[in-house]
Amino acid sequence: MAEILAVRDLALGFHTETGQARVLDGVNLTVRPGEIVGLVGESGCGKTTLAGAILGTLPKSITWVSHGSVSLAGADMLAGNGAEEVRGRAVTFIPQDPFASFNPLFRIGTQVMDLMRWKSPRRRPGRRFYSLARRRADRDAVIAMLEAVQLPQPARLLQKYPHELSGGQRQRVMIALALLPEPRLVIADEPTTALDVTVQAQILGVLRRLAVERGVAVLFTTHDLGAAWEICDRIVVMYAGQTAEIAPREEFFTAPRHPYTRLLLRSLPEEGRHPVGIPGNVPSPLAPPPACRFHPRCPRATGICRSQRPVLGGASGHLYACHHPEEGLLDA
Ligand SMILES: Nc1ncnc2c1ncn2[C@@H]1O[C@H](COP(=O)(O)OP(=O)(O)OP(=O)(O)O)[C@@H](O)[C@H]1O
Repeated sequence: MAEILAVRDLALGFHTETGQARVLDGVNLTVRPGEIVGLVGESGCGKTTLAGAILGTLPKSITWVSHGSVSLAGADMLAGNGAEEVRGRAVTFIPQDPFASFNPLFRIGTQVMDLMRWKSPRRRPGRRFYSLARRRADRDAVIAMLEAVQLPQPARLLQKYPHELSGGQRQRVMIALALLPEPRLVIADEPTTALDVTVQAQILGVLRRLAVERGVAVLFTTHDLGAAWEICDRIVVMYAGQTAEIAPREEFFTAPRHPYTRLLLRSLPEEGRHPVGIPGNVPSPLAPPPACRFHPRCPRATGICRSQRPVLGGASGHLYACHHPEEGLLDA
């Protein structure tokens, strides 16, 4: 099926007081309808910046795009033509901390209906008037969606204030809010890290089921490879602003090819094995290493890794950018 999101060779950065931060350096990824793609990598690898580029929320005054494209539902999100229409309707966002997204002074219902006024799929472009008929239809859709995310007694829940909901309930409301505009793509930024493990698994399960049922694509950024295992179809690994590897879920966990992916997986705590940390740190985008940005930390690096950027290649949907890819099963 044709992809709904395509990021091609995207390179961008920020003007800072201390120089040019070259944050994304040739990022590639695609997401198809109904597919859940995980975006993983250590802190500082550029996941949030990439999400901002797709959502069109990077600070315009300091952002520069060197090359590449972001195409979402046919709109060029970098050029701005059609991007406004797409933002908030064709693409929505589930934040890490749902509490910060609610105004504590208003009931959940007031805030949800306020969102529906502008983002409802029943809204006609240019119409400011919120008719009673549309309000009723939107409220019915809200109740049905709260039921779909398995929140009991949704009408009563709408009467509550944000502090009267548990963390898990608030995150379920956020999933409902993200799906109500009937988007094509949802970007979920570590949506369950603030929750305990059992609640996390239930909420990821709800997100996955609804996305698949409704054909909504999900780009899921996370540090938590366990969560990626729970819900993703494919996983994209980023390192220092470069796409290191793209693999179907099973292959990602059993036979990754990029040395960085292997080190990431070996750094996970696992029964019967000591986790091995990755030596060194993610480089500053103010002075990134040339060619393959991972080479200073890579156990397999040779001269070519320092002088020539590896291209993303491979077969059958398993791609990696490495001059010396690993062979065989992980820990075999
Ligand atoms: N507005 C900005 N100005 C300058 N540098 C920035 C700006 N935003 C991000 N960066 C830098 O870009 C790099 C990538 O940051 P980003 O937040 O995208 O990474 P991340 O992978 O999402 O990290 P985390 O997992 O911690 O959220 C970091 O080195 C960060 O300091």
